[in-house]
Amino acid sequence: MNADYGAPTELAGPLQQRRALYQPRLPPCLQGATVRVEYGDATTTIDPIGADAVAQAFPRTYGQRLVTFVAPDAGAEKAVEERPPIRVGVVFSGRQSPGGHNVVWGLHDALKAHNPQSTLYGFIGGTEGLFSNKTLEITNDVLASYKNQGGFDLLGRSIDQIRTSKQVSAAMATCRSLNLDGLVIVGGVTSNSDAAQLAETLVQNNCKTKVVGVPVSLNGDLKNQFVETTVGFDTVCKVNSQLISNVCLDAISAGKYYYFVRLMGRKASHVAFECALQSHPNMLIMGEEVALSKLTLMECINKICDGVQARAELDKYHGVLLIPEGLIESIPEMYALIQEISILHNSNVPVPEMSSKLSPWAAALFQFLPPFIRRELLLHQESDNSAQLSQIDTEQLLAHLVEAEMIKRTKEGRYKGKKFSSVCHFFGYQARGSLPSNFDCDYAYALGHISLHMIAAGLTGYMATVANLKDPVHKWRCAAAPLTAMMSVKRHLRGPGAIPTGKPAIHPSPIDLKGKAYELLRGKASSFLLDDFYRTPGGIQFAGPGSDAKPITLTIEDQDYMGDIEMLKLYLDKVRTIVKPGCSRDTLKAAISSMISVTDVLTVMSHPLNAELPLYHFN
Ligand SMILES: O=P(O)(O)OC[C@H]1O[C@](O)(CO)[C@@H](O)[C@@H]1O
Repeated sequence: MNADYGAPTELAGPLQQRRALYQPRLPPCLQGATVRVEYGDATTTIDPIGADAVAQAFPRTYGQRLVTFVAPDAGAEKAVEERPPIRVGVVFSGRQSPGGHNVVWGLHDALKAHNPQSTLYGFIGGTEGLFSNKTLEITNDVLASYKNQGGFDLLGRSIDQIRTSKQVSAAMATCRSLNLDGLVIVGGVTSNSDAAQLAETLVQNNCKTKVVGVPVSLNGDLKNQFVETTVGFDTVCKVNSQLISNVCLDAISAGKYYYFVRLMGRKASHVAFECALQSHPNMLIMGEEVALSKLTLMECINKICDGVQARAELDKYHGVLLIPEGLIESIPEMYALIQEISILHNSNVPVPEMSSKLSPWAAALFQFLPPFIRRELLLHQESDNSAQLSQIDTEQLLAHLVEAEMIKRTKEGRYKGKKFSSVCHFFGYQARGSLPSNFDCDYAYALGHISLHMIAAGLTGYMATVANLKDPVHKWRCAAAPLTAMMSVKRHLRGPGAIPTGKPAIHPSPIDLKGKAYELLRGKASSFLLDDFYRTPGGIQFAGPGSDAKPITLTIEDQDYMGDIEMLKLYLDKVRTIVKPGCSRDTLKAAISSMISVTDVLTVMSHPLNAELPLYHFN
């Protein structure tokens, strides 16, 4: 145990202290000390073509059954004497994400309710602590100042990897030496892929420790038919949306800068997408769209410049543009360059020699890029072999190239507006350590409970899951899904002839370009570009109206009207600023029709919510 770990409560601010008192809500099935475990169908994988490869790689843990947890029948709960104490370890394997502490808290509470003699060990310093058996016994006192708090500082984190045979053997040795019944691995796609591999290895080596994964990642990219969202995504999107909307109002006030805002989230654009729905910036350059249309870097630049030019025609010289950090890898020629660099890294080519070892076309592209981007592209890679996306200033690259293109258009007489000026931001680490929203507090605490019930039920190689998250907590459905069921195998060709290559893994899910949320955003793209319908969501609400708000992308896919509700609120907010209370319905209608399209007016007028807003009720 490391006595240095623990935040000093006497230094906590008032909100921090109040948040520590928030009691997360639990769905009914988790409110007792035990649950009834119901077994469903055996699973295959979400990737039918890769199923054989997954089955071969996971001979002992592939094909396990789905499991749901329900409240035990009245009087059917086992007495505490019949529930032997359990020994569990928990490790923060992935990157910090708001709500992570509540997984540990929920696990602790469920463990002690199961049998007060049970023990929970936290591994200090993440996976490094797991490998070197460095633990902190988690007690109520230890948890006190971390309940509902951001960060992962209760235990810390290190490399998000339990993969090499040395790492796996070290983890197994720790499980054996602590005589663990269960090991809970907290993280995103990479950590949960590693959890599956560790579970398989432990079974093959007759190690009794059950391995359970918990979906915690700000990226929101661990999403599939079993997992609706990850812990931390909601909070991070809310914090970033507030910052973006502040920047939007700053932009429109001075009318002189374009703000280029890059957002964390790795390869998939979920964070940027959700933030766009919450704050309505002028442009969002989504990696998934760029990859689908195979847009080159210069095509992306021209698209932005066309937007700048269209706004200049309306005498607007400001704007806000969102860029997911993974965009750089979605641009085909940049992806190919990054792949070449990755091969050089894997072949241990020293960094200073790399540029001379690139293929001729990659070398030409590399030389075209500004020096700061060249340096960033060569940084050592992440544990999944991708570039260090958080360290690549893509927003600065785009701003730099857009400026050059606008100067060129001016010289050629194609642009006659004022000079283009930009300011760049990276909203990443600022949001990652935020106090978690009520949703993330509740979700993480529930997942902690589920993890304990999974271990008690002897499940290994599973992920704790909750379904119906868009509904109130009392309607949440608690379950466990085999990690192998979420795996797929990368392949080179598309279609039936595709040959799976590479190791099975849980891969990040991209934005669904056929989904309702995307359809809504696309439908509003030209209005967002030109009309400056900025939306101000404000800071995270912890009490009162708004404190139960969920991510728009989580709720929208299930509610036909959600997009309209969002748009209606936006229009009404805007109208409120220009129409005096008590004005006639005709004035109100005229104001609205001057601001939005006829279709939008019809949508607004026919919307059921219209009847619920008496002040602005019009027909
Ligand atoms: O803390 P680090 O190692 O800089 O990690 C940054 C990465 O972690 C994440 O925040 C979460 O996966 C990514 O969005 C980002 O690229």
